[in-house]
Amino acid sequence: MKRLLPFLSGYKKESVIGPLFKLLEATFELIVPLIMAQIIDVGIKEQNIPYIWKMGAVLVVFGVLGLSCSLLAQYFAAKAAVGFGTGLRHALFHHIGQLSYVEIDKAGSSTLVVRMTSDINQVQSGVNLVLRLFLRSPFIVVGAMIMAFTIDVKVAVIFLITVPLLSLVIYGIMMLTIPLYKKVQKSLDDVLLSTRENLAGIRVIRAFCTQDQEKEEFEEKSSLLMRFQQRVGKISALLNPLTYVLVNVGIIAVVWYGGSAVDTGRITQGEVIALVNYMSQILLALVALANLIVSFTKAVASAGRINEVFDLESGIRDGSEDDTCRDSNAPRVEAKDVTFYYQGSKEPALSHITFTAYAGETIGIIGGTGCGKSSLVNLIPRFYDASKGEMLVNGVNVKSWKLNELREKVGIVPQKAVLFHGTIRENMQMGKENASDEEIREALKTAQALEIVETKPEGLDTPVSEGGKNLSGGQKQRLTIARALVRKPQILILDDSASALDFATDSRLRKALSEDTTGMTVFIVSQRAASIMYADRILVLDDGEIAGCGTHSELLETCSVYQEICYSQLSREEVG
Ligand SMILES: Nc1ncnc2c1ncn2[C@@H]1O[C@H](COP(=O)(O)OP(=O)(O)OP(=O)(O)O)[C@@H](O)[C@H]1O
Repeated sequence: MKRLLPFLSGYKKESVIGPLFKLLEATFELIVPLIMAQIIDVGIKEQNIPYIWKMGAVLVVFGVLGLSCSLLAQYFAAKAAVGFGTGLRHALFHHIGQLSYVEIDKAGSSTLVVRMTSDINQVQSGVNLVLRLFLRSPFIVVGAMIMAFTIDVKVAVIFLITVPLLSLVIYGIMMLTIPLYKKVQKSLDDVLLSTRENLAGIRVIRAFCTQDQEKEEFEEKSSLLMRFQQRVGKISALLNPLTYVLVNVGIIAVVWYGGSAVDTGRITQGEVIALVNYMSQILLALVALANLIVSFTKAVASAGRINEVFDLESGIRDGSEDDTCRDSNAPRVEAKDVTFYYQGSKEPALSHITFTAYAGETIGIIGGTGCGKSSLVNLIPRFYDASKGEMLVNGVNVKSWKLNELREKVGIVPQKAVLFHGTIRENMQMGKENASDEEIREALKTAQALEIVETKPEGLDTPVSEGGKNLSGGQKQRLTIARALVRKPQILILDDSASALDFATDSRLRKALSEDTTGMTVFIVSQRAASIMYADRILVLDDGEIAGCGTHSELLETCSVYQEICYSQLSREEVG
């Protein structure tokens, strides 16, 4: 939690003023029993009605002042807590944005969402409660005891016995419940993750008719959460009866001994009532303190989970090279004996890959599923770093490039077409900020996506729903290709991104790409031989290794893997 405190630094004034107002309110609360005592001892005893009215008015003023202080304390504490939460959320979002695929793969995106939302909320409300109650509750307990001692030392001894007993009961219950609260939190996490996954994959779940299985798993997780909550609830439910019994026994003792002291004239009736009030105030303050400690414990657990994310450091360090050090004669992309392992994997996803790709060339990458095609192209924009060997862009190792400069050169169309909530224009402008309508239309035309816009009445302003759910698979793929083309990158990577297109559109797309991308180095990753056979060079991958490299006709003669792929997909005439 200490590590997160800097996020409160912008709210120092609020963090001090909030608790101060709360202390002021508590002071008014501590004075009220004394006024009540005066009303009883002077007003009621002497039948002095004007005095009762006067003191009643003082009580009302104290009430109004107390309420105002409380509201102000609430305002400042909330302002500080919300500001703290917002700052923390921004910092965490920024930090997650800096992480490489390695750390995101390791953490898992679902848990990052839970930490960004529910954990930050938990810490935020912990901060709010601490600012309001951390000083107030002990102040009331100590203040009420001091007030009791100023009234009568002998009767106040009852406080000395009751308060530690009350504290012991509350402490015991907390010790039993805090570990359970941690389990509740963990279990809630599981339920949230399961909900998220189910909602994200609802179409797949329905398509595979696995609703019953998913329902069963969800019910299991949710029942576990219920059991933990019930157990916590049962133990917590003991808090009120036990503490009230203790306080009531204390009150009986105060009334009993106070009564005798009244008889001997040592204290007044009003003072006995004040002592009873102080006893009740102590109880309420201790219960509030217990709730504060429970919330604080939850906040500390959440803070730990947030810090775990802050501790994830991007394994990809920014380089310092920019375009000034570019070697204009070097290949656009070059792999020098590249081997790559995913984290935790013993088998390499890529072994000893070497190839060159020059400006204006189209490189086809083909191979069976899981042979490493996506892994290979992901090394170009440094989504991952090669474990051994070097990947170079314009003659410079990708690790030495400034990341922004490197990624500006690369337009990548991922295997899974991802569009964002907004309009088609906004999605296209992700490729190039402030791209004009003309530039967007040009890119859409090359990507065979202009018809999607032209057939919609709102044109480029056609809304795109979350994840592009209001578009077909093929439409999404063409729009993501257009998005990559808008920025006119030096290197264009199409990672199996035409798989949902019919053959005619696919072939029109390839033709348009070859005409409109002069000077660009284009990588076409595909499992379809027809999609890559006209490429200037084809890399055939087999189990992470290069099984062949050459033109279609060269490979047909020399590479058995390529022959197998071609003859299994194309007729002899098509193979040529
Ligand atoms: N994020 C990851 N973490 C660990 N292993 C991975 C990860 N992504 C892929 N792999 C593994 O690396 C190998 C190569 O995967 P890759 O996605 O590069 O294959 P691919 O040829 O693109 O397959 P496909 O054509 O099915 O998309 C596979 O064995 C896969 O299981």
